[in-house]
Amino acid sequence: MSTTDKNTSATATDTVAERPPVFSVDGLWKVFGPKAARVPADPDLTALSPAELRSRTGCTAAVADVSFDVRKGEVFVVMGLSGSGKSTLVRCLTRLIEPTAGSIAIDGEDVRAMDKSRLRELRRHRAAMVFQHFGLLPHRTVLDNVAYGLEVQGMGRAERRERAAAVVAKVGLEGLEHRRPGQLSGGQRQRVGLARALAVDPEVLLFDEPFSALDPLIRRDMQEEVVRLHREEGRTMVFITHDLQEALKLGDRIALMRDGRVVQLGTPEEIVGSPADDYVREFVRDVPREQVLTVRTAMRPATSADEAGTGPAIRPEATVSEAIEAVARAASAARVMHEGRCLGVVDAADLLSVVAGTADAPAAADGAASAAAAAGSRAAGAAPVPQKAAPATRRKPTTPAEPTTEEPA
Ligand SMILES: Nc1ncnc2c1ncn2[C@@H]1O[C@H](COP(=O)(O)OP(=O)(O)OP(=O)(O)O)[C@@H](O)[C@H]1O
Repeated sequence: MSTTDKNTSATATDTVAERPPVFSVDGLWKVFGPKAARVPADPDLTALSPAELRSRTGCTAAVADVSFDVRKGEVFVVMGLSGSGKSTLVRCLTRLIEPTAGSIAIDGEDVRAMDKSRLRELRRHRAAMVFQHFGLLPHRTVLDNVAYGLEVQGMGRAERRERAAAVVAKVGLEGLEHRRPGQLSGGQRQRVGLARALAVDPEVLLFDEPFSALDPLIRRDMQEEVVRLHREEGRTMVFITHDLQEALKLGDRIALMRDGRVVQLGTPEEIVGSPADDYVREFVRDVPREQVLTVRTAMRPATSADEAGTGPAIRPEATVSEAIEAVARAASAARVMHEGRCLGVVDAADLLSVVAGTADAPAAADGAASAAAAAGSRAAGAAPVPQKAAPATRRKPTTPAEPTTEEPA
């Protein structure tokens, strides 16, 4: 199912929550330093702050008791400031870094029990990494760089070049196949890195801050490329970033890390609308709420049959910003419609209260999930996407709020 389909119906949204996990992470720790293994096992040590732990033991808990699932077809973003543990966490998924404690499964298979050859197969075929510093081979052409992973897999020359050419076209590099990396711009090189990962057709793409070295315009281009690829292919992606805007734009769900722990795990709407604590609140303070929160946050029951039967129709996934436009155009309240049914209405005052931050938080259930996630519990990591949380509002077409008779555009 494409992301567009995913966003157009609440039923489809529910299906995402019900999809099987690709990665399942439970109680994961990575501790650097002497006798690291004693740290996760000792409650006295796990209770210490990072600074206390360092001074008492000389150890750093880069990942501390983290649990979550990455579901099939979602873009799972790991966000946090520098040093919060993002790279360590994502490298643990394929054991590029050996975890200290906890469990990791891919499609139910225990990653920590894999032997060398199984691990190689995991990294080559199942979970391909796109690195920040492209890692391209300078003396090879674009085509041969992209074909490299297939070569390593043992695919014949003609077949791998054919496959590579198709992927090169997919990422918009047609015509540049015979250049070498030194003859490309930074953005083009990043596309080669992306194409190389895609060429092996992995189940999951892992992105380690791939765009942070790019200038803002090229960066936006690449973000749109990721959204497009995801929409077209529905491939599962884990994306590391320290950039909140990028996280909100790309993520179906975001795990926000601080000092090795996940302080909140939720949809962009949950993170912006119901921050789990003061740290998260501060983090999202400057986000334009109306561009992230959906009308579900603002809607209320219709007060009369008249109100339920007239006014422009908007989708439940429409952003508050889109609804403001519809309400302003029609000079009346708008109806939130799903499959011909009016779920509720929003008027100017309802919408303004969201912008002002005086509306209720998206949902109690979301808050509970967030709080549990903050506590690092398994239940939170595995919590289904609440119905209210429309993932990926960012990917909607921008004309959702045209007045219509029954069904929103
Ligand atoms: N090999 C190592 N030995 C000791 N400490 C390490 C090692 N690698 C990472 N750390 C520490 O673990 C913590 C998490 O680092 P990590 O690189 O995972 O953070 P990050 O969020 O990815 O940061 P950035 O955004 O700067 O890449 C940091 O305190 C870091 O200093």
